[in-house]
Amino acid sequence: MTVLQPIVASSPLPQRVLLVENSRAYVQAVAGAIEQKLELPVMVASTLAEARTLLDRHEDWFLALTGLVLADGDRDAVVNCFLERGLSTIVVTGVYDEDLRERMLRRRVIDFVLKNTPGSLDYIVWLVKRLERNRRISALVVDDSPSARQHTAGLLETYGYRVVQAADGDAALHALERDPTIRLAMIDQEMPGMQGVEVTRRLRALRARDRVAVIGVSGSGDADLVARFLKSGANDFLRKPYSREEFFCRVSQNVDQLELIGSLQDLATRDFLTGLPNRRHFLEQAERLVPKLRTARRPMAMAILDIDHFKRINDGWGHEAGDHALRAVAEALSGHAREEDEVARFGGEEFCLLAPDLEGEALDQYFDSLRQRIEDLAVQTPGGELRMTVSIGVRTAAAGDDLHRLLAEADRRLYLAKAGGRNRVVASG
Ligand SMILES: Nc1nc2c(ncn2[C@@H]2O[C@H](COP(=O)(O)OP(=O)(O)OP(=O)(O)O)[C@@H](O)[C@H]2O)c(=O)[nH]1
Repeated sequence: MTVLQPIVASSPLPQRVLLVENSRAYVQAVAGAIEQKLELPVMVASTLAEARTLLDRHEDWFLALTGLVLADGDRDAVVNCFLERGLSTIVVTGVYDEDLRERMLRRRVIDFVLKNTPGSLDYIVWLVKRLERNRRISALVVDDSPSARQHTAGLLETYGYRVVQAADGDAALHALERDPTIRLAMIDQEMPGMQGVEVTRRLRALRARDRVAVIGVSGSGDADLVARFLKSGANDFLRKPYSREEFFCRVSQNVDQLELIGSLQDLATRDFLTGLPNRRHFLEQAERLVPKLRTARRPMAMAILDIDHFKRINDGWGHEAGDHALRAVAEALSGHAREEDEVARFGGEEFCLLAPDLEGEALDQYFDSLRQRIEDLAVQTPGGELRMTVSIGVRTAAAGDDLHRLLAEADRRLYLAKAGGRNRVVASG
């Protein structure tokens, strides 16, 4: 099955946000925005003592957002309380003091946000969302200098990224081939052997711009270097020495853009209601897959599956319950499909499945157990438990079958399954 899902970490990541703030109005605004827009649980403390109690009571902490002036502590004492526990910390304060701000940022506080400035609430929500997502992204740091590499890696880790380090171009390309979760590469130019521009060029041959963002890095004064990086496929460039804030802005902007491309691709290839690949995407994949399987002389089956009397479900249970039913069928279909299958919502209440390497009894069993799986579904709706059946038409590819014929024949057999009484699979005739 085509993998369109974002990469998901194997164990659940901590989600809980601690908001330490004594202004009730501000608590409401920030906690409300984080809970509603990001769906992260927020716990609120107005003193350091309360914050400590909460931290001791729960384990799954992701982030602390804290003011600097509390009844039982201020400034460094507040920040220490969270940093000492290794908790990612953002300072949100009305106190503007440049020295304090610099000191906090040096201490690995993620950011120092001035509250009550225009756009600060939106910025906080964006920042928390970025940090939350960063935890599922691996960043590759390529630099031959261990200290420079460690410095960049440390910054990326502060912002939540998982970091993979490489001391030269070959190791970088090798790491990229092995690890599909790498979505960002920071590549230094000055390295013995393969230089950064060349690493970038070769990396692009392995991963397109919609998969990995590349940021070239150099301390050289060479005026042409930026253009050489960009022409070789880099998305951006950072000149050393850079400030921590510039680093974070450029990295975040590039990762944001990558995600935007991903969501646009999703919109174009995925069915909005069920999350399954849509008809267009299915046809594009099948156009490639069918001739490939035929050349390899591998058997393949095309199935079209249609929910029985779906109009009655809509009319009797309401359109929303109908949507629930469609999602449940989509889930059952995805759960049933094997890695090598292609599935899609073809439109309306019709789904499609292209399954290689199935013949004879195995094929009959495969589709009948899918039919049964859907018959066994009990969809919970506000109006009660909804049950349904499907009819399935299956065409096993014969010599000379192209995609068009496979679909037409599967559709004809679907019609036979409906005419024969529904809730059945027709794979011949
Ligand atoms: N809830 C919901 N209904 C949809 C959606 N897309 C199409 N439909 C409905 O699906 C129904 C399809 O009904 P028909 O094609 O007449 O067939 P049927 O009732 O499924 O009956 P048979 O296929 O003959 O068993 C129509 O009522 C459409 O409005 C959708 O996204 N959500």
